[in-house]
Amino acid sequence: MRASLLQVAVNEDESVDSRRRRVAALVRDQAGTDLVVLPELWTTGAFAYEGFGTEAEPPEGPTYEAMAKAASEAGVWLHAGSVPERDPDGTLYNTSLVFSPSGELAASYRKIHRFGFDKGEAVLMGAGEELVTVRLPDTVVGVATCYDLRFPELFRGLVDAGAETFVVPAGWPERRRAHWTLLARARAVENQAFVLACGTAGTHAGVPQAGHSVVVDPWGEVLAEAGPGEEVLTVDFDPATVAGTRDRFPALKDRVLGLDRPRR
Ligand SMILES: NC(=O)CCC(=O)C(=O)O
Repeated sequence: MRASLLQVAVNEDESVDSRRRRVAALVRDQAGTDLVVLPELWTTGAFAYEGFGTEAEPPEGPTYEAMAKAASEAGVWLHAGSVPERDPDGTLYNTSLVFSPSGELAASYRKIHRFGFDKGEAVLMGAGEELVTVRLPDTVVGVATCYDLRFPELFRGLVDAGAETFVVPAGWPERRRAHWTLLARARAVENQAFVLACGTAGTHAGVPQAGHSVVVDPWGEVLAEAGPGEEVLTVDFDPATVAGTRDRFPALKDRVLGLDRPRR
């Protein structure tokens, strides 16, 4: 299976419309890839909080339309990263969109763990409540977003829902890059799954982004890692190895704690 992580540069000198057109062209250039991934909040920037309200889109807004069209034209599965969504009652969400190669919306995920503590996303946006997986021809994808990466229980829930490959779009700052790579590897190892973590390049709201998109295999080995700038990180991997890994080293079956398991 071939995946391309589009590590898009998000800077304030480019308009949202211009970046949307540029990203759609990048997606179209990935024809022949099985899965294309974009970063978190790439239209506005994950730390450009003032853009959340002004650039928020209805469920089927301009980014939805542009990405659905690009996925269809390229004939690729597209995790289109996330956009600030304004739902009919006016609540904002950090919403990821996954499109099929025919341009149909296959899944959407509202980020559960909002980043910012007492400001930004944690204050301006509502929290998602549902775990989301989406079945691709070669794997079941579990969807998470950026700060979600710090919550292993979310990934265990996705494993229990059948996930074999985690796709994690992000706007992760350079100053915490060490955590980014460590957490991506940890989620891969503990869940014996692939992790496709797509970061952002550039600087927005004064926050330099880490870039360093990374693909990790179920043993925690980094298969590919981008640099700091805008880059397309393409990697071939075999999702079928997840089942074999879990059979050969059945640690997940040894779980005794958790909401749905009896305590010994
Ligand atoms: N956009 C985010 O969720 C940022 C997360 C982050 O900076 C961190 O967990 O550290």
